[in-house]
Amino acid sequence: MRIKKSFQSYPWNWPVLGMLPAVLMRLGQIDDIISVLEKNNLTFIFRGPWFTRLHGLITVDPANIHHILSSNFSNYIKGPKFKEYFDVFGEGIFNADTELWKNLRMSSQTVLNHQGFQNLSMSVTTSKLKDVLLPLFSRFSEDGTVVDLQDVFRRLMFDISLVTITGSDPQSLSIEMPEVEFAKAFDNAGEAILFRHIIPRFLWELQKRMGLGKEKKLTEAGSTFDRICTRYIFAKREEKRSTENDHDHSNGESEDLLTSHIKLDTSKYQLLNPSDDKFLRDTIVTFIFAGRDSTSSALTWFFGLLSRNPHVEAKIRQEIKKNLPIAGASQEGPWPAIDHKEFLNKLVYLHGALYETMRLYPPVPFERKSPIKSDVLPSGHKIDANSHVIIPIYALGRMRSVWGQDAWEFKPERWISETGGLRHEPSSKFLVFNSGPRTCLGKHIAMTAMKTVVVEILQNYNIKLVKGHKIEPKPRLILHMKHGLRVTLTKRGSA
Ligand code: HEM
Repeated sequence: MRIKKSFQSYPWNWPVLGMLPAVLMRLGQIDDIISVLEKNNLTFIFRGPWFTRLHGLITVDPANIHHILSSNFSNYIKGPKFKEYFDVFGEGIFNADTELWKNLRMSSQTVLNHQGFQNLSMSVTTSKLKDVLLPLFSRFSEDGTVVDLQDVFRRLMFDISLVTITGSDPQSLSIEMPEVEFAKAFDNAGEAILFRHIIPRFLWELQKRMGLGKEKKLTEAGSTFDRICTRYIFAKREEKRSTENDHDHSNGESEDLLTSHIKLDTSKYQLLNPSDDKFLRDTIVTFIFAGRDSTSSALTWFFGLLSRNPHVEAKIRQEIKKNLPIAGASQEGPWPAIDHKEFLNKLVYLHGALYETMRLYPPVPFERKSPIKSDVLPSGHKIDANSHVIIPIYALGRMRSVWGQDAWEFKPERWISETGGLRHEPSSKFLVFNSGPRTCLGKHIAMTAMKTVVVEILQNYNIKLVKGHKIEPKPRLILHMKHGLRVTLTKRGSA
């Protein structure tokens, strides 16, 4: 009864299609949408009033998803509307389509796969853990302080992202937990973009013109991005000039993303212009947006789920203990990079637990596309040109017809194959890192960072959820926890 009432009472005819993603993230609604999707063979069409010509389709059917994101990829773009909503990120890869996207994709792939970047990412993550997070935890555990792990992980990932992207450390994770202007600008931008999805377009456009409300904050965030990125870019160009005469410092051992972009080989990427500060500014903000909150969201949900599933935590600890390269090595660290990588590769159960976390709580909760030409999907549904396709990733992970009757249960074992390895699931079913040519470029970096963080924390601390603390999702562009994740810490061995 409840399902029917709340679902049908929703104004599906409201002529503001942009609001749909926000609806899809509202948990009361999403539960209803999940059951409607199950009843409608995983796909349904929605229509706006005739005068709006706005309509589209919601699907969690893996065959449709494969068609949209892979086999008929060139027909499904993000489209001009997406770019308008996310305009503060400029011409970065998230907003780009067609030829510009291809250039950005190829160059970003080269930079992220570069050994120098991977080394930097690994060394920054380990040193942030050893030098900042663990000492901080030690202090919190001694004082019995209640810690919001969501805040801690957001700060940790902001600092790691910024160092690997620009070479500068904002030190937002420290005992003072300072408010950092640059980080705050990302929060304000995210809030305003979400708001754009919720209120009618003419309203936010009016607010933007008049400099009011969230639009005012978004404009200010854009100016903060411009100002701070200009500083980083200037410093990096200076650094490059001063080292050019000595010898090549960037010998491949360790290189941040901004340096690599300043040095891009333009003969390979003709639409990109590394001498243009705007190109570099858009690259910096896009990559911070891509890496910071997605990874911290997954870590937060992971520890949230562990607090309710002590048997999973015990199994992860056991796996870590069994595979440690040298007994006690993690206490001493840092390990040689190769050993560390091999060690992490052996943590199959932990990998499964992280995947299982993101299946239930995908950091990016929905995907949307717009077809250039009309098309017929494998399910038989017709989709018009310039309409909208929405794929609620959060709902996809909970569909019983896709994942089985136990779809709502947290079961890392689901990811373990008969031979003890990681079970492969097609990305059209496990869409957490997207699928097809636009698959997330940071997947391996994120998985490595998350495993490293989890190992360090579980090796050294016991974490206890504060009594009565409620764990609930919060509808945002990234799936946060509404009330944070409030815990206390006890040093292992000292309890
Ligand atoms: C748990 C962590 C992460 C998750 C769940 C995640 C998820 C995703 C998803 C769903 C997309 C597609 C978004 C869209 O279609 O608009 C995406 C794209 C992307 N991600 Fe990630 N991401 C994560 C971490 C990272 C990190 C750490 C980086 C960078 C180091 C990164 C870089 C990118 C880039 C550059 C794209 C754009 C790809 C393209 O459009 O071709 N991601 N990611």
